[in-house]
Amino acid sequence: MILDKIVEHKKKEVKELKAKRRSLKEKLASDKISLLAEIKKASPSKGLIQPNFKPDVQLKAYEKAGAAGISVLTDQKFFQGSSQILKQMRKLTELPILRKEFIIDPLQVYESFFIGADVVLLIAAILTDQELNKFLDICRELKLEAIVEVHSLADLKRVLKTEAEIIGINNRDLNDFSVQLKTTAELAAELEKLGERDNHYLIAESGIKTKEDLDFLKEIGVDGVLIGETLMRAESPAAKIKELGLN
Ligand SMILES: O=P(O)(O)OC[C@@H](O)[C@@H](O)c1c[nH]c2ccccc12
Repeated sequence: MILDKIVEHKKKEVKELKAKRRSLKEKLASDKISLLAEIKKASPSKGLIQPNFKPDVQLKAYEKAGAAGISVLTDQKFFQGSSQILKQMRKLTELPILRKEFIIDPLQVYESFFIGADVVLLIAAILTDQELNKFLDICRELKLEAIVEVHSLADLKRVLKTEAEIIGINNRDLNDFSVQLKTTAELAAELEKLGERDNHYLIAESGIKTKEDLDFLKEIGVDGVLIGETLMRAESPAAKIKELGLN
């Protein structure tokens, strides 16, 4: 396959990059809730979120406030993101970086690796079982970590048949953008019931805004939270992180 040939051709670069990969799993293994802080200018549900978008300033605030990792939107059409922003962030931080993108082609997994991501998002609902398995294989080969995103019990059951180690529960329904934190509670309970909680890391994603939300999620026992809009809108992201009790 052509992609294998490219990787072969870039062997030295691949080896160097692999050796430098930063681990999100290591952070998720800690006792406290890990914060994945997101850099995003706009979204399809909210339009422009931050007109005064300064990714480098945002990153430094996240870093200083103790974020465990950074999520960077690279999708241009809906989020006004770019690979360029991720590359820029890579130069500025040693925290693990999640590439937030609608990954539907193996090429995008390789691309994520070469632009400097440590973690990719694989959304179960837009991938077949075969694609999911294949993309997870590529991740393993490149020492990339993957957050496999679920929103329903059907998604979760499919994902549990794969080698996925980090499960992201998206509280947002990507069909109508409605957000319910209880999605995390329900699916975490299912995970427990199926006896699969202990061998997975769990991240709650989307719609997290207040200290009460965090208390709710703490009760459920998630390992991490992914927060975007609340931090992008905050006058001081660092103060907001503190307020949420995440530093
Ligand atoms: O801004 P919020 O509500 O805190 O959400 C962050 C993150 O969960 C969200 O950006 C997200 C989760 N899964 C996605 C998939 C594609 C694009 C975006 C996302």
